[in-house]
Amino acid sequence: MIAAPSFEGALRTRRFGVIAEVKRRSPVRGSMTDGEISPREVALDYQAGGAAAISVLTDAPHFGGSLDDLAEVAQAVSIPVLRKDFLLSERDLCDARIYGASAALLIAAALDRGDLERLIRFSGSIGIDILLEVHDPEEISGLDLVGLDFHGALGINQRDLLTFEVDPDRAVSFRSQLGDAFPVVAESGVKGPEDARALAEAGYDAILVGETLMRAEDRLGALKALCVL
Ligand SMILES: O=P(O)(O)OC[C@@H](O)[C@@H](O)c1c[nH]c2ccccc12
Repeated sequence: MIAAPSFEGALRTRRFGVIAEVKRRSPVRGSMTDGEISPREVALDYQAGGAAAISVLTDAPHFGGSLDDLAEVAQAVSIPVLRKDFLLSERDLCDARIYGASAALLIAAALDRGDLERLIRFSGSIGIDILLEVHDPEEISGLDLVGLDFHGALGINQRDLLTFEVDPDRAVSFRSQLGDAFPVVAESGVKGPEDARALAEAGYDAILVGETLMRAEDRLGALKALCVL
């Protein structure tokens, strides 16, 4: 298999990065675009616009994505690609790697502690980084990431995955609880440069942005405007 570019490395080498998301639709917000999109073309715009990495939703039922979307994007770009989905098993992580992802999402609240620890250890053995997502940092309190040989980043999702509500101040207020051992990513609800600047100032290494970029008429320009540092 071709070596994938490092997701954690890409976030560590920049002062502030944008992880731009290929998102066809979402359960509450519906379709992001009028017609069908070409994941490859969207991804090439993201790369040209200076994205640190690209996130691809592969969940079909809620987001209309697929592993084929992931492969198409991973083959088209040279920056790291994240598989964004509700991943629960070793098999899911292997598929991410096989289809070209450098990193895969694990949602702390969706896994019990034993499963989470096992999947983190497994990710190291197949050389895929993890974006470990929390809604509240409490969800990972006491988790020994260094002991698990964790590679990747910690993400705080400002959207509550049960109610779908976005709390736009959540990432800023929880920043200090995420520590400084790993890159930290603020996810969801970033609407423009002002939000990006507030998150950069709060000490985030990156933001993960879907809807704002997908709906922008000029995706490349919208992305450049978010690269605030
Ligand atoms: O479109 P937004 O508001 O910029 O959000 C992107 C991303 O954070 C969101 O798609 C997301 C964050 N965590 C998730 C977990 C599953 C599915 C989707 C997500």
